[in-house]
Amino acid sequence: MGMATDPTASAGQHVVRCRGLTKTFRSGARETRALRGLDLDVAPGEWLAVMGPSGCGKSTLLHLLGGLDTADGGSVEIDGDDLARLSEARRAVLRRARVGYVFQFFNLVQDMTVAENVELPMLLVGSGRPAARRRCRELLADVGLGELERALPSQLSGGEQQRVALARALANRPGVLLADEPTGNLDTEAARQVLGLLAAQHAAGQTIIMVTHDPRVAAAADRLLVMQDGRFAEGEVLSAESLLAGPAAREA
Ligand SMILES: Nc1ncnc2c1ncn2[C@@H]1O[C@H](COP(=O)(O)OP(=O)(O)OP(=O)(O)O)[C@@H](O)[C@H]1O
Repeated sequence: MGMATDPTASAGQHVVRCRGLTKTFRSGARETRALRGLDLDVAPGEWLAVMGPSGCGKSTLLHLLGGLDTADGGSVEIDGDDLARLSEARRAVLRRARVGYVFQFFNLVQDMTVAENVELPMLLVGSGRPAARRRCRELLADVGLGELERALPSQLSGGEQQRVALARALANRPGVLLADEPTGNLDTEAARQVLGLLAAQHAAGQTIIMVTHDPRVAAAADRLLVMQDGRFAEGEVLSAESLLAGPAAREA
């Protein structure tokens, strides 16, 4: 399988579109240019993997796409809406309903049950309790955790917690699912299960942007982009096979 590596390669309409995105963090005299004019297009239904060295700006990018932080310059559009032009109220709706977020360390609410965690984003956007209950049951069945809906997160394994986090992220049927190293804190078997669930979502048409350090995880995606110094590296053609073979084989 060959992978296109042009960050703006997809034609037609886009679920996500970034142009000239910049973000600089300042603490005292220290300045970190986390994003330096990044361009990106993601087509509906696409599964994009993002790799790159530690500190190259991967998490910062996902935070901006998810409305968890704001850019200094450039633009982010989700389904054609420029995030910088949204009111704070509409940005809150975007965070809660139009994007879904899965984090490396799950970030479940510890004193809420599994079901309460999954229902929360639906109740926050005004779904009625019966509808939230129904959808929660469906989502937990999809991730294979129907039996655990009354458990607390601390009673679950890491893999189970990440499956709950995935159900929660999908609750409001987001246009794009953002996953920041979703398998980074899991053992091999749990990682395989989470990757299988992402693949099932992809097969059902879900757009996914996934940051990972694991080439085997990246190889499951449709397209891989490599980030370097706050931008996508262009012109580097990577296939799934060469990715799995490692850097030495790629140079040969
Ligand atoms: N809130 C912040 N305040 C100051 N600097 C920050 C902040 N968030 C990120 N940075 C810096 O911005 C740069 C990009 O960070 P980011 O977390 O996006 O990288 P990353 O590619 O996700 O790294 P990793 O693979 O280690 O998670 C880093 O140098 C980081 O130290």
